[in-house]
Amino acid sequence: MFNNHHVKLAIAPIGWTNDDLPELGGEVTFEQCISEMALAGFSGSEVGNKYPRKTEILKKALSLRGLEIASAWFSTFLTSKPFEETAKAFIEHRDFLHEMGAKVIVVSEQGNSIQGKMEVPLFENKPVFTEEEWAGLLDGLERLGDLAAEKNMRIVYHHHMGTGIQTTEEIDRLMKETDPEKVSLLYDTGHLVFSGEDFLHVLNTHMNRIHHVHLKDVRIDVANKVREGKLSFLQAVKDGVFTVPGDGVIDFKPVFEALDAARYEGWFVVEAEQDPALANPFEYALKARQYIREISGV
Ligand SMILES: O=C1C[C@@H](O)[C@H](O)[C@@H](O)C1=O
Ligand SMILES: [Co+2]
Repeated sequence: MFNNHHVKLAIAPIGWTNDDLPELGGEVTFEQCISEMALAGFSGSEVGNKYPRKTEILKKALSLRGLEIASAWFSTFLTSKPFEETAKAFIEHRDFLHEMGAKVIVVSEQGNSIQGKMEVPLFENKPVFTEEEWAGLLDGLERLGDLAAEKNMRIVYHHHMGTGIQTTEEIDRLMKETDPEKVSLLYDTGHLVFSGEDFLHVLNTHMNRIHHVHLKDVRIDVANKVREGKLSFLQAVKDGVFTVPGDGVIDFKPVFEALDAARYEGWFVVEAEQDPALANPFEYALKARQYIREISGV
């Protein structure tokens, strides 16, 4: 698979040190994290909370290990704050990523999001945008897309549990009502399966909009427990709802086959936040690397 089209494999630092739950992996250093990524056979990374923000320092540390920056998360507040506030922070983030050589910027709307709220049950409380909020989101994303284009970059929208863009219907509307030239999609297997969506249907429906892929697997017994026990997103993560590809219920073979057939080009990012004290991040990185090689040749 993936002959003659350019794909690269990265891993996110979130399995070593978790930005949403900084106590997970608090003791793990930046150097340990990126050294283990390289040793496990990855060629890229996203940006975590321990990464130096000075581009020369970050570039040197990564290039010593043969790593590149694939992208980094950016929280938008287009439904809850004036556009200018999001735009100002976005431009700084865009310029940092551009300097690091990334081509895509991960964005996710956090207006009314419950993803960071430890005590708020996930399935009962996700926000549902009003028409006014939809209008602010759609317009704001296109304007961020224009700002990204100034640097020859794209925004890739991250659908996410506990936010206003989580379900198939919400993703469909977002894609239908934004300009494909300005707003692309990040496809995250783990969030779709946790939400109960048909992940292959979403992939095939929006294939031509997908310009970044997060490979996340799901422990379905934990997902069911979270739904039934009315737990929050952060409790789910602590309890191990996510794991690396090859360790959960998702069959990634059809995902790779469909992306290969569509001649997808860009990054695949293994992203499996779980407690590093329970799931050794280096061991799980190796496990993911081997599984992906076996089923896709990447
Ligand atoms: O891409 C992601 C970034 C994280 O901060 C987030 O919570 C995680 O679930 C994810 O998919
Ligand atoms: Co993700």
